[in-house]
Amino acid sequence: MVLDIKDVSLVREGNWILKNINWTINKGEHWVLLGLNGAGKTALLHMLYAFYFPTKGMVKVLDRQFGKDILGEELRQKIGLVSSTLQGRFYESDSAYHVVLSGGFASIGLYDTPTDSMREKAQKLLKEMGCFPYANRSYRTLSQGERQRVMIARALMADPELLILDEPTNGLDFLAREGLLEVIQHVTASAYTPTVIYVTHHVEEILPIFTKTLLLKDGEVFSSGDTQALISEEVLSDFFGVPVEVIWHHGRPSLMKKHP
Ligand SMILES: Nc1ncnc2c1ncn2[C@@H]1O[C@H](COP(=O)(O)OP(=O)(O)OP(=O)(O)O)[C@@H](O)[C@H]1O
Repeated sequence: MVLDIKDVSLVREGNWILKNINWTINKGEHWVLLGLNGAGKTALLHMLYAFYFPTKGMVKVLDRQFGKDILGEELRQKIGLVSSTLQGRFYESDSAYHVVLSGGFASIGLYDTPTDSMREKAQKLLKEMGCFPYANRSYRTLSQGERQRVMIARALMADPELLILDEPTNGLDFLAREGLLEVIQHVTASAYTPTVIYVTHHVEEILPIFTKTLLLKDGEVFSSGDTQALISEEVLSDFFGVPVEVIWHHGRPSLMKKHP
């Protein structure tokens, strides 16, 4: 099992920001975590990444139970996290290639000498993610869409067992978003891909590979299960609290507010 969360609640500064969360992820499943602003997505991710400890309930990530097993760094090395909070930490002089290589050491910056096989792997990932043309450019000069591709390649360098993509299309225009989603669909479908959790506000970003969805609302699980069943007019109208129309096209949903 990749993730097993039972009756988990979290208090921060006197507020219950997660309430009675239950979530199980089995190997081979790819999940979307969908919620509006303030739903508690980041808080839940921080818990999976062992930054937060649950106030109540049981959290088991990659067979390590919080409170019982040693956590922190050891667990984080098995989780690839792609999040905008990481981006600002890279140095001006780091090339995209160096950023990817540093993922093999789980470091920000390259302090150790990469082996030949690490270099080969980094180049392969850069090619797969479509980053090869700008591999030697400074990371800081890349566009947001280019940076996100580099960050995913970096996360895959360490062969994570779980890959978390936290709102990876933030700040991207339509073409950059669709380009990134194409790459994510391609990479996620490959044999060596770990379990992926894709966190988003946008129903339109649910790719066919994400066959499971968890809807998070006001710190609680609104519903979870098969994407096809959950991403429906009935469920989402209830979830958003306004009548919506869902249109599926080539395995991807789009959402529109219904007008009376
Ligand atoms: N450390 C904290 N102390 C107090 N309240 C917090 C803390 N962290 C988060 N919250 C509150 O918990 C709620 C959930 O926040 P969280 O950032 O997890 O939501 P989110 O779903 O990630 O939202 P967004 O999509 O806008 O990033 C919010 O109301 C937020 O203000």
